[in-house]
Amino acid sequence: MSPVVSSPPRIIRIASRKSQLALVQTEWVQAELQKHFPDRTFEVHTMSTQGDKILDVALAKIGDKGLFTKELEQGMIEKKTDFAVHSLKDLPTRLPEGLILGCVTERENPADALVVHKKFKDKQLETLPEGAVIGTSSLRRLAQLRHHFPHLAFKDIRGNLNTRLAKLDAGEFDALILAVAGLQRLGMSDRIHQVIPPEISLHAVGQGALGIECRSDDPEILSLIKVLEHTPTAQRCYAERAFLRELEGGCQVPIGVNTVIEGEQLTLIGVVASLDGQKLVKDSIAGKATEAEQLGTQLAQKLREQGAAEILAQIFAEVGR
Ligand SMILES: NCc1[nH]cc(CCC(=O)O)c1CC(=O)O
Repeated sequence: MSPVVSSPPRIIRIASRKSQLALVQTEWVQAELQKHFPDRTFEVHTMSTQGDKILDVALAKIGDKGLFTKELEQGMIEKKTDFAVHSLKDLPTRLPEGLILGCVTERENPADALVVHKKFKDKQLETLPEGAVIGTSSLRRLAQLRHHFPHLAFKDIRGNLNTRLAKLDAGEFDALILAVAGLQRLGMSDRIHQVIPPEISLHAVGQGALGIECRSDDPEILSLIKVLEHTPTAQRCYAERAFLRELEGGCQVPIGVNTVIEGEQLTLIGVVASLDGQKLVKDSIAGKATEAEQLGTQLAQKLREQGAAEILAQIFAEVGR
């Protein structure tokens, strides 16, 4: 008999927001980890974030980085929880000291979707009538859609997916723009009326992927969560996040992206748009997928030379950082 008495393995505490989408995502991560590590115990700890509490102010006006993540991060820093599951697009590109993005999971379709009121079930984005009211809280969607469809009317909408869909059905809006991924994860794919192609609107950085954030000095957690990493998604998202970071945009800036990996090559397309949809600076870059972050940074520099900095300065002067 060995004289060494080992302590039982620690219980792993997962931090999550309380929204239905957040819980579906977190419970997926919990179930996957449980399959890989059947002897470990994973507990979910839910909390509300500022973004869940302030529902009567436009996102662009609150505009604070980390609106949906700060409380979860504080819990990890205080060691009340071990890692947090986020929609990667809600996670700022710069993380607090001591925390890192430890894992990026396989992405769902990252595109946006048009969801319509039933009176427009025979219409597409291209055929909606003059003045049709489109609900979105995203400056990125607003700017790009205004560019292509200046005859449509755009109105801010807040609240979780179910709240938004209820407002649409009640007739407050004629259509909404929502992420395909969120609708799919909540089992509401039947509400996707049209998937918006990248030629019309580029998606948000990190859209459709989950990001798992943890303490940088916790190798045990880092190695546990790494089993869920999907390398091509991670490379694409690292390129996208480097692009956004270099442009110093938070989540509430009209910046869109698209990425493709073919063989060893990653192609990144990026756009910076003015809020009125008048100015649009768009370009692309391709290179080795293993050098994803450099590609993102380089594309940001390219766009800045083409006028992106002026567009962003104008927006920050209007709505604040
Ligand atoms: N900002 C809210 C948010 N954060 C993540 C998703 C959808 C899922 C995803 O993009 O991974 C949504 C809803 C939406 O944009 O329609």
